[in-house]
Amino acid sequence: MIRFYNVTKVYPNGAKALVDVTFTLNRGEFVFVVGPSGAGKTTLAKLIYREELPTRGQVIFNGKNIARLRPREVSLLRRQVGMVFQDFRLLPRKTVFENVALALEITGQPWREIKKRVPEVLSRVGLLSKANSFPYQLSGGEQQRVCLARALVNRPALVIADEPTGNLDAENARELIRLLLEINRDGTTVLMATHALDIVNVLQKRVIALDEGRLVEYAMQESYRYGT
Ligand SMILES: Nc1ncnc2c1ncn2[C@@H]1O[C@H](COP(=O)(O)OP(=O)(O)OP(=O)(O)O)[C@@H](O)[C@H]1O
Repeated sequence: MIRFYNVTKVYPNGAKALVDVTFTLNRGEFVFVVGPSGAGKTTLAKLIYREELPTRGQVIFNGKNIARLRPREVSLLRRQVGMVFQDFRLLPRKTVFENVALALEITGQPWREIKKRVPEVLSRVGLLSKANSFPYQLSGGEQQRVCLARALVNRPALVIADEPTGNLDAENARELIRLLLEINRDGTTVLMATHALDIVNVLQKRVIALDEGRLVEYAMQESYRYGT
């Protein structure tokens, strides 16, 4: 589904975020991206979403070099990718329903489809009863589940979760991971960047480990620790 070929990303200020990174992410996989702060995890996510372009090398999504996509194809790519962020990024003056609905409005879905799909996806993350609440009325765990609902409502082929449990307590983190695993079992590919090595070690999924922008490991590990 996604291939990185010798991808290097240097930001305009000279910061080398990724150096010669090559890997393949297959459809249906659940893969962790780990590495210390500044290792390049967020940059990797941004390159897939085409928020940034590689300085060298190629990012291939479903057989296409994403640097060469036309604007219409970029919208199609983004519709296939759902993003979940550490800081939720919900609109504070919109209700839970409206926050999720917006993702469908942007892709031009008709109102009857929005009316059907938003409650479906809210129910999936256990938040149907909060549809008319505003983000400030929700706990951190609930806000993150709204963010997940927003990522899922366009039925993406891939969900990228960038440090999604970073602001959650242990119980809410477990619930979010449970949901991501469920989504993955239903066929959605999941790429999750995280510092939470305890979660990584329990789940025994493939791990892309970055260190100062370099890919240092791409394997399923018994037990993963930084610096080994
Ligand atoms: N927009 C930018 N402009 C310049 N440098 C950047 C930019 N974004 C990231 N960097 C630099 O690129 C490197 C990788 O950053 P990135 O955010 O990808 O790391 P990360 O692994 O996600 O870190 P964290 O775990 O702290 O979120 C860092 O040295 C960072 O300072």
